[in-house]
Amino acid sequence: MATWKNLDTLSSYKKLSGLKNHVDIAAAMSGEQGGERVKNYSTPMAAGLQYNYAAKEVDETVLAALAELAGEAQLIDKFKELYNGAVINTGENRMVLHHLARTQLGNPVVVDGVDKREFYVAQQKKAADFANKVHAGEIVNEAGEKFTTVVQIGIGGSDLGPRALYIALENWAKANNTFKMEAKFISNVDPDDAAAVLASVDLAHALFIVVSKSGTTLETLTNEAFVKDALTKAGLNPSKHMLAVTSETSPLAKSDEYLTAIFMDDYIGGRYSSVSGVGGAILSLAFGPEVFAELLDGAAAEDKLATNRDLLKNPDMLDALIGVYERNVQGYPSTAVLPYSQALSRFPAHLQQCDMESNGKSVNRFGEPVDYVTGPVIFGEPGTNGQHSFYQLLHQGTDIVPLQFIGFKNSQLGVDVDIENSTSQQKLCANVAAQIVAFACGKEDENLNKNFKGKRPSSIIVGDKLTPASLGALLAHFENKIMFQGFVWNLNSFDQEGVQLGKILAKRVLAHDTDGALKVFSDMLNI
Ligand SMILES: O=P(O)(O)OC[C@H]1O[C@H](O)[C@H](O)[C@@H](O)[C@@H]1O
Repeated sequence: MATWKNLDTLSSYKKLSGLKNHVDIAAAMSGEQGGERVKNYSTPMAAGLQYNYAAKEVDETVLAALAELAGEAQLIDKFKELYNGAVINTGENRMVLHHLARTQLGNPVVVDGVDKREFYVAQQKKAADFANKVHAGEIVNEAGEKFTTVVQIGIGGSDLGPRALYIALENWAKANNTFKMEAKFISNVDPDDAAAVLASVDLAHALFIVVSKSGTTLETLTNEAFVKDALTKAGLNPSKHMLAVTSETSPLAKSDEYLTAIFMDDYIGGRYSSVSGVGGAILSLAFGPEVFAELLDGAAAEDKLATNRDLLKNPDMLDALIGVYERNVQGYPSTAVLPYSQALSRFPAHLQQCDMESNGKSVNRFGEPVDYVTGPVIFGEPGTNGQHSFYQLLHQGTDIVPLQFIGFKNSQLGVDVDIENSTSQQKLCANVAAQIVAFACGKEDENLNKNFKGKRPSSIIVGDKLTPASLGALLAHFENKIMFQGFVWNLNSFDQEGVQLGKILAKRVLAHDTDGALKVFSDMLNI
C-alpha cells in the first residue's frame, strides 16, 4: 500500500526546492545547443504524438530530482491502486474508474457482483446500437423520418468534454466520410442559450440527449423542461425525441419518458466522463461508434504509457512533475494551454474544468490544510488567434506563465492554399515554432518597451494530424497529468465541494429567503 504524505514532508521535494532558477532556458535554447535540446528532450506519447520539453526549465539535474520525487511520492503505486479499485476519492468515499471505460489496466474491479469494465463496455455498446439504429433509420421520428441533428443538454462535465471532442473531430469526420449527424449543445441556464439552439434546429428531426450524472442539476433539468415545452408546442411528443445518459441511481433513470437510457456510475467523475456514455452517445451519433472506439483506443494506449516507472518514458507523469516544479519551486501561478489547431478551440475550456475542479484545493485528502500552493489557473485559446490577443502579457508581463503548446504537421481537411511560397498550415506551424523560441530566448533591445527578457518556459505536443486516436491520447495525457499532480500535492482530485456554496445561496435567492447583501443584489437583479 502506498503512503499518502504532504509534499513538504518529502526529502526529495526539499532537494528539488534547492534547484530554483537552476536552468537558464534563454542560454540553453540558443544556438546549436538549443537544437540539440529540441532533439533530445522529447518522449513518445500514444498515437504518434511526441511530448517535447526542450523549452522547459529542466536539465539532467532537475530531471533526476523530479524522478526522485516521483519515486518517493510513489506516483506509479498510487496510479496502480487507483485503477485496481482503491477508494481514491476520499471525500466521497468512492473509487475512481474512468480508465476502465477505455481499458483494463489491472485486475478486474467487481462491485456488487458486477465487473466494472464489463459494465462500461456494455453501456458503450448500448450507445453504439442506438446510434446504428438511428443511422439506419430503424429509430425514427413519429412521422417515420430519420433524425438529422442531435442536441446534448448538460453542463460542466456533461458538456465541456463532449463538446470539445465533437468540435475537434467534426472536420476530420467530414474529410473521412464518417460524419453522420450534426451535433449541438445546450448548457447555460441563460434562456438565450436554449432558445438560440432550438431556433437553429429542425425540431421534428432532432434528437435530444439529456446528460446528467446526478440527474439533479438545476441548469440541465431546466433546459430539459425548456426543450420539452418547445417540442410539445410544435405538436411533437418529447418522449419520442429524447434519451438520457445518467447514473443508475439518479432520478432520471427512473423515468420512462426516454427512448433509451445509457448508464454511468459514481466511480467516473463528471469531468472525466467523456469516455463513458456522456461522450459516447453523442460522438457515436455524430460520427459513428467506430470513431468513438478509435478515440478510446488512443486514450488506452496513453494510459499504458502512464504506468511506466521510468519518468522519461512516461510523458504524463513527466509533464505533471515539470508542472509541480514550475508551481511550487519556480512559483508560477498559472498555465496556458495553446493548441495551434482550430479544431481544439474548446479543448482549453475542457481542461479548465478538468484541472481546476480537480486540483483547486487547499486541504489534503485527509481534510487537513496544506502549506504549499496547489493547482494553477488554467486558460487558453487556439493559436494563432491568441497571439493577436493576450500573448503581449505572456511575452512582456510581470508574471511568468508556463505554456503548453499543441501542434500538428497536417490539417484535418487538407484544403489549403499556397500564398507567398507557403501554405496556411505551414504558416500556422511556423508561428508555433517561432513562439517557443521567442518565449525562451527573448531579444535584447535598448528600448525597454521593445525588450524581450525571454526565459518563459513552454512544452509542445506534436502530432501528425488530429485524429480520433490522437485526440484520445491527448485527452488521457492531460487527465493523467492532473491525476499525478493531485498525488504529488496529496489532494483528493476527484470531488468538488467548492461548487456547492454558490448553489445553496442561489436556491435561497430563488426562494426569497435572503437578507443583507444577498437581498440587495436580488432586488438589483429583479429576482
Ligand atoms: O452531470 P451532472 O450531475 O448534471 O453534473 C454536472 C456538473 O455540475 C456540478 O456542479 C459539478 O461542478 C461538475 O463537476 C459536474 O460535471
